[in-house]
Amino acid sequence: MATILTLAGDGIGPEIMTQAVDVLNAVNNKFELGLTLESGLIGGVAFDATGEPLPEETLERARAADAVLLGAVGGPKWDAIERSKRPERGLLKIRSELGLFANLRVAKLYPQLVNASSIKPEIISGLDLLIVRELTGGIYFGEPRGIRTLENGEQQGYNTMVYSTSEIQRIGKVAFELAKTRAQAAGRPAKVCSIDKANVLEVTELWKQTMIEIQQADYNDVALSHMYADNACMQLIKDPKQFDVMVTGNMFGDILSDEAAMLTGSIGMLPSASLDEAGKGMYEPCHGSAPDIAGQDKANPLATILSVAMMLRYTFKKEEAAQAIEQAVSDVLDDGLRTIDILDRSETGLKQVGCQEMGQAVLAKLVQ
Ligand SMILES: NC(=O)c1ccc[n+]([C@@H]2O[C@H](COP(=O)([O-])OP(=O)(O)OC[C@H]3O[C@@H](n4cnc5c(N)ncnc54)[C@H](O)[C@@H]3O)[C@@H](O)[C@H]2O)c1
Ligand SMILES: CC(C)[C@H](C(=O)O)[C@@H](O)C(=O)O
Ligand SMILES: [Mg+2]
Repeated sequence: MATILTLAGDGIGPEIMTQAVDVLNAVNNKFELGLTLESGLIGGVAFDATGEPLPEETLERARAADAVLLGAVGGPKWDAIERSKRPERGLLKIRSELGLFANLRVAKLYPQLVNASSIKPEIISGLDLLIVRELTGGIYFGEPRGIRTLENGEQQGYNTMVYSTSEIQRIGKVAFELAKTRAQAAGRPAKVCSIDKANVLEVTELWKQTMIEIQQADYNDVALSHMYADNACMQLIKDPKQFDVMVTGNMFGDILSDEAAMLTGSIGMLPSASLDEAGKGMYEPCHGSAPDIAGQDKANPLATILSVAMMLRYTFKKEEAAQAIEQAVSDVLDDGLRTIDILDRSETGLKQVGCQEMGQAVLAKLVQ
């Protein structure tokens, strides 16, 4: 019997998690997956209850679980507390402690949403790209870091961007392997675009060089290209379909994935998987706790529900159940249901719904 630890977190976290858990329970029953669900605390709610954004108990239960499903953490309530206790530090710590170095962020446009994006339909139609973001290294974790006072009394903030060859190699391999799998499924050649700032930053010069070495040694069948991060931001808007798999470091991946989300209509559509070397994972939407809409039943739960599908695919190898969820999402979009973030007001026949109604509609498709 496998166990999933759910960590709803802050802001819209509990609302989207309620819907995702309902969907997970439904597929669990339908496909007789034998999954047991537990819940725990992370983020601001954990800090309020225990004084820590990642209580030791949560970490231990996450280690013991087969997979973790996370909502979102953070919010203005905790912005002024001591840096090491902030909700976001809890998230970084669980990623690091569980060794979740490979973050897969899928930007797939559901055809029903082609007019929900502000980008022209011909530019995004058929879009399906994967950002492979290194998640436990780079500037997010590099030392030294902090805010210090200089001799002249001025303050100075500093962080360090570091990557070692082995860290680059292991994320590179994940990207090349996934590019091959995706190419095989689609019946076309495999390609990876590595994103760096090798023109300016030594750390990404090593990144680029290491990607070239991996490709030459083991992945001659995958076309490797390189792009500077600033150009990649621009190319994602200009011609996103030129990309299949993009591989990049922690910070560039964070930025590029929010940008890519808007090609799919909304950040509320972007799921993610964060995997360790054995394929164990934590699954979460790419968006945050959305304090501006929290508690108003406005959040789009689909990114979290689609993260459940990724969990079934990557950790539990239950492809049929994963596809059933993705189909149910597609079906509710076919029915014209839209949370406000994906509502195109110029389109007729659509129905604006809240978080709960959207989640329950997906559930209804699964159990019918
Ligand atoms: N993985 C995470 O837990 C995570 C990710 C990003 C940000 N955060 C945290 O969340 C807090 C808010 O950050 P932010 O405002 O920069 O980013 P955010 O992603 O929370 O929100 C950005 C915008 O997107 C909207 N949005 C986000 N998710 C949505 C959804 N499911 N449906 C509809 N609209 C949605 C919000 O309403 C807001 O307008 C901060 O504390 C930040 O650190 C957490
Ligand atoms: C909340 C924050 C630590 C996190 C990140 O920067 O990784 C978030 O933006 C994300 O994309 O998951
Ligand atoms: Mg982010």
